[in-house]
Amino acid sequence: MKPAPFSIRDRLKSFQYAWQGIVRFLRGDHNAWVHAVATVVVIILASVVPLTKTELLALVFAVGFVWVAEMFNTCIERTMDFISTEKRPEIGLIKDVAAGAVLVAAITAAIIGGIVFIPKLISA
Ligand SMILES: Nc1ncnc2c1ncn2[C@@H]1O[C@H](COP(=O)(O)OP(=O)(O)OP(=O)(O)O)[C@@H](O)[C@H]1O
Repeated sequence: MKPAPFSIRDRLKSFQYAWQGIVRFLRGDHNAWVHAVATVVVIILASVVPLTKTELLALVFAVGFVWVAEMFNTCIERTMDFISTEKRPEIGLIKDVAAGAVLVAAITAAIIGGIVFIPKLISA
């Protein structure tokens, strides 16, 4: 199939759909609210504790990493629920692995946050 010609209007529409996806995720996913609280805590700490550019980059990356993991997890959960509402061990496995990925991301972010903030808060 021949790809459609490049169109700025279509690219802007895609951006609009993606933005809509973020808004729908924030409105509809309770885990998003937990991440929002954690993100606000990181922003508050980052604005009161002096940070190097590298530390700031590590924190931004860690926070984004968790949000991306949670959004993909939500997509996988919703896809599974759409495919079948029956209890199936295969679906349970897929959902648990996807949730496990979020946990890995969250633990990684917590370790990064601990490495950056704990020494500074102790010496403050
Ligand atoms: N259709 C299914 N078949 C088998 N096991 C399922 C199914 N749906 C969910 N489970 C399992 O039940 C448990 C809870 O699933 P659920 O989707 O409610 O997770 P949750 O993290 O509590 O959801 P949410 O992110 O919406 O709060 C998980 O172990 C999951 O793997």
